[in-house]
Amino acid sequence: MTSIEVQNLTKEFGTRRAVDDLTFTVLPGRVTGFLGPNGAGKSTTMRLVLGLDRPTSGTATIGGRAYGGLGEPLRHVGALLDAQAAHGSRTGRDHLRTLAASNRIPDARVDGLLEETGLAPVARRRVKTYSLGMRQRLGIAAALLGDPEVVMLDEPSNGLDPEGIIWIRGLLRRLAGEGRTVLVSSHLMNETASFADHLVVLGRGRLLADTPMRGFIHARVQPRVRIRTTDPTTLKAVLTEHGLGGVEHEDGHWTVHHARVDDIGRLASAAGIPILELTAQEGTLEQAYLDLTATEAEFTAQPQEA
Ligand SMILES: Nc1ncnc2c1ncn2[C@@H]1O[C@H](COP(=O)(O)OP(=O)(O)OP(=O)(O)O)[C@@H](O)[C@H]1O
Repeated sequence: MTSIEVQNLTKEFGTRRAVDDLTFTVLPGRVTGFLGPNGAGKSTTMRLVLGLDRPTSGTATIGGRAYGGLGEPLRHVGALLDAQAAHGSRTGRDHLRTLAASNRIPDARVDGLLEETGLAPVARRRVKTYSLGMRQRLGIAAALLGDPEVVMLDEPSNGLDPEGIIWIRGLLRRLAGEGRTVLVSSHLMNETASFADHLVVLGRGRLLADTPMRGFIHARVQPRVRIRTTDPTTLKAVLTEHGLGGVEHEDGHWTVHHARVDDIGRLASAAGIPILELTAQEGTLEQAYLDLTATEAEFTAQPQEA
């Protein structure tokens, strides 16, 4: 199967280095989430992989070949970069048929994809009348037209309704399950956590992480325990006695940081503390991501003056 290989890739726009000596490989059979703050270089990297920009140095290849060297590229790589790219005066169906014709893809595939992406009812309307979500679906249909082994989508959930977001999650999982190489950029951490197996994270054009998603979260977010009791005084004393930091919240529940639920359960039981609620709190991708990028964000919010 086909990987995306990025090797010592650098792209400068004038004096600005958008991509800085980047090396990573996107492997088949899994969904790789492509993360990073605004301006980190994600879109530029995708454009370089697609041959839409020339690297200043280094290489970006697909299965060992430059995009420009792939015959009938839609059959190898499907990409959604800019949902506004379709010609507004064409109908959605004609847009796909034109793309199909130039890559010797049968028309029947167009109608199948219009169904699959939920666009069949609006297929004969002009693209300029489409909503953002409809354009997004059209871009995804175009990306899948050639049944490609490699799929790259820049912010695919953008503008999609809740049903569309669930649909794209299932689609990405299916594409990876079929052994395809799937690279998806997003700013939506909950979304990314719902479909990604692996993460590539950029900051200021550099590689910050290239790691399985679960490991990324576990390495950065300490486990916490949520607990509620009718006897907070004893709970506090027991936590203090064992050197554990507990934080009481307004609604009466406590968070115990750097703690495992089994340990807190045993301590509470031994001290005879009545428990109303006891839960392990999993770290989220958002917490892990913010931890990593806190020092990297190009545009961090400035503290407001009082
Ligand atoms: N054509 C261009 N000319 C000059 N600078 C550019 C050009 N394209 C991108 N840049 C700059 O390169 C840097 C990386 O931009 P890029 O769009 O790749 O980031 P990104 O990670 O996709 O950001 P976002 O999450 O906001 O989409 C930014 O500083 C951007 O201003």
